[in-house]
Amino acid sequence: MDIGLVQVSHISRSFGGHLALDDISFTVARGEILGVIGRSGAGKSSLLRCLGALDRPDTGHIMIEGHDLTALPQSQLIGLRRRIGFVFQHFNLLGSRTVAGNISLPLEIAGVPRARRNARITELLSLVGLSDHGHKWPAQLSGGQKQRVGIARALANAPALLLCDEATSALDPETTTSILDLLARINRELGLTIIMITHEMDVIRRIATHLVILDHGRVVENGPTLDILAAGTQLPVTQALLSETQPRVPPAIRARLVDTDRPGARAVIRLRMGGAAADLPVLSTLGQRFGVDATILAGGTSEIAGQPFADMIVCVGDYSAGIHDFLHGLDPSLKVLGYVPADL
Ligand SMILES: Nc1ncnc2c1ncn2[C@@H]1O[C@H](COP(=O)(O)OP(=O)(O)OP(=O)(O)O)[C@@H](O)[C@H]1O
Repeated sequence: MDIGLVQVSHISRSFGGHLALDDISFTVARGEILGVIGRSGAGKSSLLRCLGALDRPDTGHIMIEGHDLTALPQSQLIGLRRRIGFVFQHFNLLGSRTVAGNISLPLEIAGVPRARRNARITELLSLVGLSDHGHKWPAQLSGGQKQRVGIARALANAPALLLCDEATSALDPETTTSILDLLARINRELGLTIIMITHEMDVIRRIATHLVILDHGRVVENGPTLDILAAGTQLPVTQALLSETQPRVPPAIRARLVDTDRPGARAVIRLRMGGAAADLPVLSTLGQRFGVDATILAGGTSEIAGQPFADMIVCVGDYSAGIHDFLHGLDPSLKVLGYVPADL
């Protein structure tokens, strides 16, 4: 049984009496992309520093590839740190070195001979799509290209784990997409385990297979991203984090929404479906099977970590118990938000 590449058991860390990390436990299996999200001050950076062996928790253990980060003497931590690659929000490239020189640095520190270094740099430049840029200086690159160099540098010593600290927060939306696509491809092709710290739910939705939500230094949700996002039992903090990426009832409809059903009224329903149910043609099935009109008011089908996920507000005429049972079978967390007159 794979006990996980990373095992975090009951770690706590306080600063001047303030508990930044409060009894945190979770496991990351090989090949997962774990997204760690939380509001400002939730403890994300404190956790990342402990995971990267840049800080030690006061109590608890962090096992990486079976080695206890919290118990190793400083001298042995250096070797273990080479198994961990870091990708930073602001890239942290050395302006005095070329792109190739930046990627070379961790290889030089690890004592890799020049010929092997050069071969590895060529390989990494190709992997991140910068084959023609090795001779350039960081100042000549765009933000997205700088982050590609940051990723190549982090991968130089073939780490077992990649830690990304708000890796796309300094980038525009289009560049963010290309960097997330690159990280997803590296995860797929190299089987590399990635932990991403972010405050953006959109980043989580796009690539995180698993999710940890932190609040006031505690883990409040932990599991497969799709399960947490599709669940009907989300905590207020989860709902608040999700609200930025969730469909909303259009204002004109919201203004006419009432709590009780009336003859001829249409039901406004929130539907969330993951997996196979997300691919079903729900609206046309409602038409064919029940002979009712159904339209999407907001949202639709997208993907979460490569799996289909439907999140939408729909309007259904003549909402009967039979229709409710049918939809409830697809989405047990279904919510009837209210009713609007049929002319809307
Ligand atoms: N070195 C430190 N000294 C004192 N307090 C600290 C230190 N590091 C973190 N804290 C405190 O611990 C708590 C968690 O901080 P942390 O930076 O880990 O949160 P975060 O989720 O990364 O926040 P942000 O998204 O704003 O970066 C905060 O209350 C912070 O003020």
